[in-house]
Amino acid sequence: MLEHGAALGRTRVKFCGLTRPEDVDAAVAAGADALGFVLWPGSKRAVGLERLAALAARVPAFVTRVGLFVDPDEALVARAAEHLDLLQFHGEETPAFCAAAPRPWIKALRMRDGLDVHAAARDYIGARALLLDAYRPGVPGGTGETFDWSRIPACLAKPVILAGGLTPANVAEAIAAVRPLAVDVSGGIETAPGIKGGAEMADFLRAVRHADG
Ligand SMILES: O=C(O)c1ccccc1N[C@@H]1O[C@H](COP(=O)(O)O)[C@@H](O)[C@H]1O
Repeated sequence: MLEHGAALGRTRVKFCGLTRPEDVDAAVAAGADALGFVLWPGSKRAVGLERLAALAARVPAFVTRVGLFVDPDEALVARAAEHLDLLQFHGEETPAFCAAAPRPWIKALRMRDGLDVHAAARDYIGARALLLDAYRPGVPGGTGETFDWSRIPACLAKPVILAGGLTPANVAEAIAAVRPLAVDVSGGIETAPGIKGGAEMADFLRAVRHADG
């Protein structure tokens, strides 16, 4: 069994790719710890700055507002950060770019063959956690695909946020295998691209709580 943050007590849950006010409200009511907003225009879940501001304003204290970026320019990060608590860099951002970010940040790593996760943990020294996601060539994330969780090193210098193809049906198994700080899900709680399902979000959280025991 791996230990990647589970010592904190319970597995945190991030729902990502919210685009509608009613989904934000439902996610908060269901008990999500963090809500993700995609600032990458190439995503079917993308929100612009105006919508980000409106959605983020609905989020109460103690629920973390996370902005997801893929190789953004600094100006976008700076403007979006006004509405965010945490930044998620999901592209090929360099350690220096991330280190200059105006908010605490996490770095997503896509688990392609040969990736040295230990080296990444050293390189992205300022990251509050590493988010580990499936790798599909040409797609920066949100693939709905899992990866081989046994490839995650047993001892890592950073807490792990597990992502990639998680669903209410497989998240308990994932938590038992990896013991991550948090799990992150987008497609697995949707009824259509960018549309979150209330029942799916509740099912996901129930499965996580069950896994935590
Ligand atoms: O959701 C997107 O469209 C997206 C686009 C570009 C980079 C990352 C994206 N989503 C993130 O990908 C992982 C896994 O998503 P899924 O659960 O497999 O659908 C997650 O962190 C999403 O936030």
